[in-house]
Amino acid sequence: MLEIKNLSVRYRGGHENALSGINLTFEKGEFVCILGKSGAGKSTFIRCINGLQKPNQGQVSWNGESVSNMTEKQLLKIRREMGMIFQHFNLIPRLSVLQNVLTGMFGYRSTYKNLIGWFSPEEVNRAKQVIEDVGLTEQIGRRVEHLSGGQKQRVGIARALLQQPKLLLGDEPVSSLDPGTSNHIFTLLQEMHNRHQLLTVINVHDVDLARRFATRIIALKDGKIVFDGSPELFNEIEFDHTYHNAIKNKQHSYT
Ligand SMILES: Nc1ncnc2c1ncn2[C@@H]1O[C@H](COP(=O)(O)OP(=O)(O)OP(=O)(O)O)[C@@H](O)[C@H]1O
Repeated sequence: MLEIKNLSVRYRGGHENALSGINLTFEKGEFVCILGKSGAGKSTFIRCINGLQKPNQGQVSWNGESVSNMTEKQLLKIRREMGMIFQHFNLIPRLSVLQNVLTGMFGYRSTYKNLIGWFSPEEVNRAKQVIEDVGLTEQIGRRVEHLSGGQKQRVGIARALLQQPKLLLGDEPVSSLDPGTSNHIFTLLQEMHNRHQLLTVINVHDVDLARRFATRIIALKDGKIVFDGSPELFNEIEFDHTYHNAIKNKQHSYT
């Protein structure tokens, strides 16, 4: 359903490619964690999937449609199917939990309705349901600026779920959170992933989280794939190869 063919990105002024010749196919039901050192290309990869970044070469296809060649209008439509959660939550601090979650409906509504902030009772009820799903019913009327980091990320997840996405993307969604809270957020993501039968693709720095929750790990190094496989196979040798230069003469056939 998500196909990436020969994807390469070089930023203007960059001397190296941020991504080089990436070929991957993802299916519904996969919970994919992307690993790699800082600067390996993880964010660029996620941004290419939802069309925020145009590749220099190659393309991303979502259910047979080429995201990389879409106009802004087409992208707005296809992004309804792609929920996104962010490292710094991207919430509106002075608005309540409910109001922030309702912004997840914006891609489905007219600009006018969004401007006046009117939501139908059905939309509000659906928002209340996803807020309950992420365990925030008691906080529903609170301004998000008064919530903890973990609670804010739950709001981010609820907002993404309100879109009824088929693909859930995460760009370092737990990097600002402590280990215990990160674990809770990943448990929630896994629950939502299973309940809604999603394809989930998340960048993460914490290798242990990836090993515990992912059904598939992809490791990037210098914009290239250096590992693609099940978490059990991501052993110390793969770890060293991804994060250090300790392993020499290792043959890889992923690129
Ligand atoms: N807007 C930009 N303009 C120029 N170069 C960029 C831009 N964004 C990223 N890069 C470069 O592209 C490469 C990949 O960056 P990217 O942010 O995708 O890596 P990352 O693995 O997500 O890193 P991190 O874990 O630190 O977020 C890096 O060398 C980075 O400096």
